[in-house]
Amino acid sequence: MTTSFALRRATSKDLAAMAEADGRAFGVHYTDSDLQEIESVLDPDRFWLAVDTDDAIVGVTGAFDLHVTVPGGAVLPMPGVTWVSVALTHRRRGVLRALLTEQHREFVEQGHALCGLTASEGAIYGRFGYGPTTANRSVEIDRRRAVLRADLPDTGGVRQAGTEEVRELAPELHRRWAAGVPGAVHRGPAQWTPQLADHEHRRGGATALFHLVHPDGYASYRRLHSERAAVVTEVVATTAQAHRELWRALLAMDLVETVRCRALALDDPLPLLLTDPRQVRTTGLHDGMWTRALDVPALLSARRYGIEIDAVLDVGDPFLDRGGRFRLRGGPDGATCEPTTAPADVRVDATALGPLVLGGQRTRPLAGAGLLTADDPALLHRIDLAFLTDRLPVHGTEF
Ligand SMILES: CC(=O)SCCNC(=O)CCNC(=O)[C@H](O)C(C)(C)COP(=O)(O)OP(=O)(O)OC[C@H]1O[C@@H](n2cnc3c(N)ncnc32)[C@H](O)[C@@H]1OP(=O)(O)O
Repeated sequence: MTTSFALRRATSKDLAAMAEADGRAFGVHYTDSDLQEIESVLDPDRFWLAVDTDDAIVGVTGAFDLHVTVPGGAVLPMPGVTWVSVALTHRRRGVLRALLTEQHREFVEQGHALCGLTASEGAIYGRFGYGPTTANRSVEIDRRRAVLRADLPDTGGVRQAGTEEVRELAPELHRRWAAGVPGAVHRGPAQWTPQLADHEHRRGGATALFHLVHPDGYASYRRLHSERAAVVTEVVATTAQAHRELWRALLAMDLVETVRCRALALDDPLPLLLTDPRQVRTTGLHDGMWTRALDVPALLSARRYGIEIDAVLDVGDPFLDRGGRFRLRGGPDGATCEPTTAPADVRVDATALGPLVLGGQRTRPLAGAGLLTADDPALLHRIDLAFLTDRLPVHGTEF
């Protein structure tokens, strides 16, 4: 079946209809106050619409103006693709592909090195060159049996704080945290507003947020009385001490049997703080942020590398045709990357490049999946060591 639709940029007049389209796709009825918030955080200039012959919306894609930290500490602008939906009546007729083609053409024109998204389903975005880059696990902790090791000094410094105080303190703490974490998405007003608005329909039957603050971090949680549980929504700590003391406080909640957290990094030290690491029980694993390279030389030269590396990468990018051969010369102090006609040492699929650059995938699984190949195993090992990061990337903010 052919369907005619046209693409156009959104305007502020489209916001209510866009919200309706989004609500239908995700099963949400937005209230008037939701709409007011949407108007305050969405920039319609960054949205593309597919419209039918009556100018009714049949597809939407947008982008937040985000920034992300890459290994070594550089912070790059990163469009965060969001609000993607196509009307039930127009699915599987190429509307999404047309919208993403236009949107990504514009990202390239704007000179971005990479873009990112958090995906509703895992099968959608690989074909557009995105690969899963950060991962989280859901954990459940039997609070009464989770005891911090006796040799860890209780250095205190944690106190409870109300939302208004957290509104003041958290952005600076989050900035400090994001500066040191690969993959961290820096929050602007468009991310803080919904975060602290704490809408009832996003609480899953639990209370509004409670907060703990420390000079070097903060944590937020809810109580779910029906299950005698506490649900930790985030722990942001810029030092090991803040991380430990925030968790000490979170695990001190009498009347709570279970502490849950949906977004624990896979290398979070929490289990190792406990006398019994097994008390941090994994109940789910999820991909977090997906990324794709838009400008390979700009992206590869922005990060630092664990060891000196000199290699020619051949990047395959059927969706955007931003691939080709590039010579990377990098090390702990900096890197250059330029197009070259020299023969390739390594072939990399576009879906592997974003995850590799941000430290979210190592070469062995990528090679095992046929997404990265090198004729010389010793070079593959050097590439692994060069791209390895001292901690796994964490995006930290859904968008
Ligand atoms: C970043 C975010 O916002 S994530 C949110 C994504 N949105 C949703 O999940 C809302 C509900 N779903 C939808 O609105 C739609 O199904 C969409 C947006 C996912 C897909 O829109 P469509 O217009 O149907 O996609 P389109 O026809 O352009 O398909 C492009 C390709 O993706 C494939 N595809 C599309 N959706 C899916 C899916 N959910 N699962 C697997 N493959 C998919 C199509 O088969 C097609 O493959 P091809 O290129 O090999 O032919």
